Amino acid sequence: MQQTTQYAILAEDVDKQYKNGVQALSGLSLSVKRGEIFTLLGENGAGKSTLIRILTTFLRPDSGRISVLDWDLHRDAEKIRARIACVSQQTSIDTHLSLKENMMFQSRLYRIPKAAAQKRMDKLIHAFDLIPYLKYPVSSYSGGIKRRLDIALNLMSEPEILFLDEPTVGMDIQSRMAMWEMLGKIREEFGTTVFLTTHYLEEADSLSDTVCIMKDGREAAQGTPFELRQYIRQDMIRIRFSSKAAAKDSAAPMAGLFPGGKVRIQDNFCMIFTEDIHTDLTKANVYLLKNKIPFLGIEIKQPSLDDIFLKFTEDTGKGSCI
Ligand SMILES: Nc1ncnc2c1ncn2[C@@H]1O[C@H](COP(=O)(O)OP(=O)(O)OP(=O)(O)O)[C@@H](O)[C@H]1O
Repeated sequence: MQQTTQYAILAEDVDKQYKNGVQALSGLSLSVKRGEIFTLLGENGAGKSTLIRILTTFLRPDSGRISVLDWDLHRDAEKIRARIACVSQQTSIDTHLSLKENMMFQSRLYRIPKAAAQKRMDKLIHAFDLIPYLKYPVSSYSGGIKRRLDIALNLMSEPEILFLDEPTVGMDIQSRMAMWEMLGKIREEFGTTVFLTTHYLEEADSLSDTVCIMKDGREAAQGTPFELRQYIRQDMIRIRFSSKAAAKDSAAPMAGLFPGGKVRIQDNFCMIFTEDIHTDLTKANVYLLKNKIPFLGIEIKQPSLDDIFLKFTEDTGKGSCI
């Protein structure tokens, strides 16, 4: 008998090398709890899509242990496939069919009895605010509404895990916010585990129960957004300059001044990560005033997920899991 654990996904020491020799995954480990929103963050080429393709059974890893919904990925790929859904960049919508026809067509693919499919469809249309669009042809929908419909289609089969590869890429802010609300509803109202990749850090921060930061084919850090902030246990001194060039000019001597800290430039700010905020704040102030460096302001700042992401992805070497 199948034993049920709290984990929707467990991956341990996963490697994947493509035929051209690119090592896309290199000793990756992560765990996703049932019913949570799990976000994979990483720069281009970090291996996010490769991992999604492996977890959704389209690609075989070279080595490592993976279980999805407590099934072994190698042995039970078909069972896993029947219980998950994956929303890719290309929608699976047929623009010749109406919104409801699209949904009922999907239900026939999964052999869902008509009455149950109708009930499920009504619930999804209602939950995802698709009612106003019923009267319009699907071909006239905006990209954001098409994406919303596509997710609803994928939920017709009641998957236990929904994978989304960059669900908000290219969307305007309003559509993105509607999508965030939708992903929250998928967790709250449908109890589905959501596994998504994104480039948007504020999205990961506001939406996720767990964030995994990926770098060079492995996890650099994993935890709740709060834990990730705690993990670096560092505050930041942020100095504002009139321009990025002015910030850059001041950064080199600053780096020498704070050998234990990390100095970096973001727009017209010079940021200093520090473990001794008060000593270093005084030191920075004295340095700026003594050397008559024109700056517009200096403040202590809690690092955002954005800052943490940059810190983890800039650092080299083996990362850590919280
Ligand atoms: N089919 C393939 N054949 C060969 N190399 C590949 C293939 N797919 C991806 N790669 C390479 O594997 C590495 C990881 O790619 P992957 O697409 O998984 O990263 P990603 O984090 O999803 O990046 P992005 O955000 O740009 O999609 C990259 O160096 C990429 O060029």
